[in-house]
Amino acid sequence: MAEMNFGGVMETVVTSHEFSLEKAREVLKNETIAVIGYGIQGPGQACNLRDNGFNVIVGQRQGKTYEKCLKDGWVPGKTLFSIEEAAEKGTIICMLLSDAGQIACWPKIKPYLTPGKTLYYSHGFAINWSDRTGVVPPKDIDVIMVAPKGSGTSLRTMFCEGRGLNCSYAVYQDASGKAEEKTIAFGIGIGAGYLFKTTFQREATSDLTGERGSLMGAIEGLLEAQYDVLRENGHSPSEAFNETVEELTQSLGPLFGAKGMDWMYANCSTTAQRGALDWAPRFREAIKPVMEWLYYSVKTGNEAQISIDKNSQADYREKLNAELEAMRNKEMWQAGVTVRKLRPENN
Ligand SMILES: NC(=O)c1ccc[n+]([C@@H]2O[C@H](COP(=O)([O-])OP(=O)(O)OC[C@H]3O[C@@H](n4cnc5c(N)ncnc54)[C@H](O)[C@@H]3O)[C@@H](O)[C@H]2O)c1
Ligand SMILES: CC(C)(O)[C@@H](O)C(=O)O
Ligand SMILES: [Mg+2]
Ligand SMILES: [Mg+2]
Repeated sequence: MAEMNFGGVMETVVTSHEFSLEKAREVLKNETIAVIGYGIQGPGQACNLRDNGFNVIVGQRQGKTYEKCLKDGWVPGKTLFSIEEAAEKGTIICMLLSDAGQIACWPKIKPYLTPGKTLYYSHGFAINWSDRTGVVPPKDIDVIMVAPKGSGTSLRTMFCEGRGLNCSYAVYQDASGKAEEKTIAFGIGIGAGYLFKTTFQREATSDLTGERGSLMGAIEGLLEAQYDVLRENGHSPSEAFNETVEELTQSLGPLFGAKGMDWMYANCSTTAQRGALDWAPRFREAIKPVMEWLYYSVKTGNEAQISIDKNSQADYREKLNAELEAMRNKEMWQAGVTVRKLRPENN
């Protein structure tokens, strides 16, 4: 554990300097890690753990995703099983089904959660909203979480590039007395950048806020609003897209990602700095009430319930895909397809 100063607030975090991969392997050497579900997080975590030398099996129902398991080198009967078989063989049962799928599959998994086993999550959802999900684990098992702060796709690509994705971690039940050590070992095993401590409640509420807010929902809304205003005022798609998205992802985003917001500002004109400094508080003021509304909707369980209701429907995937297709087909994002083609590295 390392004590670090985060903008004046001291926090305890874990990196592979304090907790090496060798130690993680030692802690989990007798465990069979059963990754249940092979959507987005499943492949990232399962492949990273396998490459790091852990004993991993996958549980996935038949269908398109099962084919992906085969392509990734999981072997039927050896390292690839049905959900029930994997839950039976595993000692750490990793619930990496979709959050709605976890509710549907809970009756299948629960009988295999025998004393001494560990139930692992990458989200606080199932446990924090147990009144809505019906997930109440037996008392004599460990219940732990490592929640990657990014897509499972990035977890894998960053691992392959020798980098790491930050993760939060939490222990909900410690029946073995060793749950925290196991959790940290798991986080190091999946290739965390650094690990920070949370609770299932705080992870669930911050995660749903972040993805509906600045990470996905708010950013999409902001970008589309600006693009629309530029187009309504006679600017071409090229100009509107470059001024809204391309410059952000290709030039300015990487600058503030690398050295902070003030560094990005310092590398723009004084004209830009003056105007952006004036407009930032106006945006903050306009957006803060929506953020407060969002946080309230998350905290009260409203957002979780919407997700449960919608994503438990038989055709949830088709419906989500139809909405993504509508997004893809908007002029703005189609303009992006052409802009990306024109990047010198792509043509
Ligand atoms: N997607 C991410 O990058 C990400 C990031 C951090 C945390 N998480 C969390 O990780 C967990 C897994 O998320 P995901 O996005 O990888 O899931 P996902 O939506 O990609 O689904 C994962 C798997 O669930 C299976 N599934 C869904 N419903 C099922 C059902 N009724 N019966 C059997 N299988 C079913 C699908 O076939 C798929 O293999 C969730 O708790 C999520 O909140 C995800
Ligand atoms: C990748 C995200 C948005 O951080 C995750 O929370 C998810 O639900 O996919
Ligand atoms: Mg999430
Ligand atoms: Mg998230």
